[in-house]
Amino acid sequence: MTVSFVAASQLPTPFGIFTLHGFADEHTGKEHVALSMGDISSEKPVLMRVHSECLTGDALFSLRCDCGAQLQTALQTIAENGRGLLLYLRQEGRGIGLLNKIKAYELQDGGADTVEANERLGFAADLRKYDMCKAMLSHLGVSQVRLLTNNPRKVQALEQQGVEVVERIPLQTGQNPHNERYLAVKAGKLGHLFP
Ligand SMILES: Nc1nc2c(ncn2[C@@H]2O[C@H](COP(=O)(O)OP(=O)(O)OP(=O)(O)O)[C@@H](O)[C@H]2O)c(=O)[nH]1
Ligand SMILES: [Zn+2]
Repeated sequence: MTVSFVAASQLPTPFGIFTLHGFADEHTGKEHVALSMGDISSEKPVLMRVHSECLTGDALFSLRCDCGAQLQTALQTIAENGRGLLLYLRQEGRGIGLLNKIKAYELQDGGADTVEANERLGFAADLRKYDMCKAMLSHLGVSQVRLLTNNPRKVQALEQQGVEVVERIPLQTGQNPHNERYLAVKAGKLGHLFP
């Protein structure tokens, strides 16, 4: 795993001005980014979101999932806190890629749930990896985090790499009539924690 820092710039957003850090993942050829606000390299644990790419939800306003709302709420929460970090990982469709995700959506339109659709296409339910996070966090000087997620597997994956997750903060937002089944499958089959 080789992930190298390439460049950083300011990124003004409706929530505040972040710093955008760009990383090249030489193993996969993917380009990941981190958005930081405030002094994240000081000792205090950093409020952090690890967000996996979802073009449809993050950029195209899709209501099939909760990704767009989670991205917005995470950036807003970090900005309100005045200090924090969002890692935006380019692993679209839980790692199967955009076109395969559209194939999975087609199967879901025919009745399959998100896990069944992946399996029918020959993929495991979730192919994501989080090993690039360690290199990104080392570059940014972050070793302890308060993680915004409902996914306990994300907590485990970070801890396995030596990132200390001192707290898991639920990130429940964006429920709507179109994603009821999607959220139910996350809770029922993928282990997400919804109170
Ligand atoms: N294969 C597949 N991927 C999906 C589908 N819907 C959303 N995704 C992808 O799922 C990823 C987001 O993962 P989620 O399972 O929603 O949430 P999470 O990141 O595990 O957990 P949280 O931190 O609680 O949000 C993004 O990469 C989306 O592109 C789907 O129906 N099929
Ligand atoms: Zn999504």
